[in-house]
Amino acid sequence: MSEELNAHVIDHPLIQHKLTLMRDKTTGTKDFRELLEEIAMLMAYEITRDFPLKEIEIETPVAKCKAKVLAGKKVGVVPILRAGLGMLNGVVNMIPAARVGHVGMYRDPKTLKPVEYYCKLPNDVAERTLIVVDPMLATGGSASAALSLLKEKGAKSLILMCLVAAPEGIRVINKEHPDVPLYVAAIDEKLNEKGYIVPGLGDAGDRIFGTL
Ligand SMILES: O=P(O)(O)OC[C@H]1O[C@H](OP(=O)(O)OP(=O)(O)O)[C@H](O)[C@@H]1O
Ligand SMILES: O=c1cc[nH]c(=O)[nH]1
Ligand SMILES: [Mg+2]
Repeated sequence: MSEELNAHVIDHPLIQHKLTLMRDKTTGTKDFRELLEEIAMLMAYEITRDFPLKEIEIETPVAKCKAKVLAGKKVGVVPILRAGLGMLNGVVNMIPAARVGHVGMYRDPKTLKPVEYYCKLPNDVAERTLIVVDPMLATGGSASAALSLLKEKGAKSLILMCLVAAPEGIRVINKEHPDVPLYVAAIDEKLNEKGYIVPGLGDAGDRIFGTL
């Protein structure tokens, strides 16, 4: 029996095309960064598709009318440092009023366990829907630890948005955070012995910031 991975795959052709360019090892830092921002914008457009609306009354230059505006919770965006920063502007371009929190997490290269080193959040996280962004979901350790930290700080409504995920990482999020909807642009094959996603795109942080 095939196992069910609970993730929304946003397979819009524009996203898939841009992701292929990002995967290519000959793509340099400038293009990699721009592509990630563009994809994040397109993904934000898709994940907000079901956000609730309400009707208000306005007056256009021509007539009074009822028109729709967003009705749900206010939004916060939380990039997981460093690589999550590469998705921040794309989301904020779509949701300009969003507050931004930062969670610093790096993965110990030997143990592959996440190490937290920074956390600064808006003071009203409990009243917001937080979109947590990180391009890579590998073992799932970093994203799971970030979600746990945000819950400890009072967050009640969370969405996780990643670019590329390994099945291992999706399983961890499904198990440890079944309440958190997960959106990805692609589910790759597996992790290699160093915990890198295969085929993946390499180290996202290093490719965004040119620290290879
Ligand atoms: O699912 P995991 O196995 O935890 O791996 C994924 C994490 O690894 C990368 O961060 P990295 O540790 O390279 O830090 P960086 O963003 O500073 O480069 C990536 O951006 C994720 O945060
Ligand atoms: O493939 C991977 C795995 C973890 N972090 C990355 O940046 N890439
Ligand atoms: Mg990295």
